[in-house]
Amino acid sequence: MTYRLILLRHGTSDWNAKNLFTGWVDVDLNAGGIEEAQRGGELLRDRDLLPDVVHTSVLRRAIRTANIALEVAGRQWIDVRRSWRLNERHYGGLQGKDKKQTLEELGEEQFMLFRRSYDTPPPPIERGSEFDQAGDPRYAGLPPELLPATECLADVVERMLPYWYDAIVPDLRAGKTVLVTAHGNSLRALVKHLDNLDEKTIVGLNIPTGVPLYYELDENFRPIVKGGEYLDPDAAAAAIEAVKNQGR
Ligand SMILES: O=C(O)[C@H](O)COP(=O)(O)O
Repeated sequence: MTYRLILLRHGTSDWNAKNLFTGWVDVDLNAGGIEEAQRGGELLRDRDLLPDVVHTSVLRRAIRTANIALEVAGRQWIDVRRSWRLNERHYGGLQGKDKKQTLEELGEEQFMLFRRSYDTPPPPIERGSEFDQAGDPRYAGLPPELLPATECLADVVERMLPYWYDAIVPDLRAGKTVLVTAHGNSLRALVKHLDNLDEKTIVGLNIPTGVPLYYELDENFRPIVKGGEYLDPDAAAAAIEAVKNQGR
């Protein structure tokens, strides 16, 4: 028995286009992101990888990407589950800041430490400041100690994995084709787990916007092909370069 899992990072957002750190700020897709989501749906349809259930974060760029892709694939009727545990990494005090300007201010080493190191979080966001999520009704049910003020990737792995085991794996085990529509860093956390990547290797891994990544998993929910398969490898390579070059 093997299992079918598809990971899809949301299409480009307004703030990706403006080169701003986004994190938990609830920014919408831009026109390019809508097109990416449509293309993502076409790829699923054309490869006959039709999801039975979709898991998304609670952020609109992921929700809309899932809705658009599923509509194109004719699967808008499937079961939906959402969790804050699939949200983008909380970018702390960098949320809302310009990536290029931040690179200039901090220098390459510190900028990349905050952006890609496994265990160095950016400084925490000030509670009540413009891009803080305290008071956002979608997190009202969260115990306050779980609402992050900043996160490094290790923190994302820690808060994402319970959702993987408790919500996604049971759907896979039931034989469903599962679509997870989430974010650059929450998907990096999941890929780190799936491919069993060490803390150094994950630093160099970027997830492209809008290109479905298909994993066939074995009986232990581990990839049969490490790294999975991008359904459009050329588009994935181009989008990975674009992510790498943010801030430059
Ligand atoms: O939150 C953000 O700014 C992006 O979604 C991910 O950004 P990164 O590639 O700079 O980590």
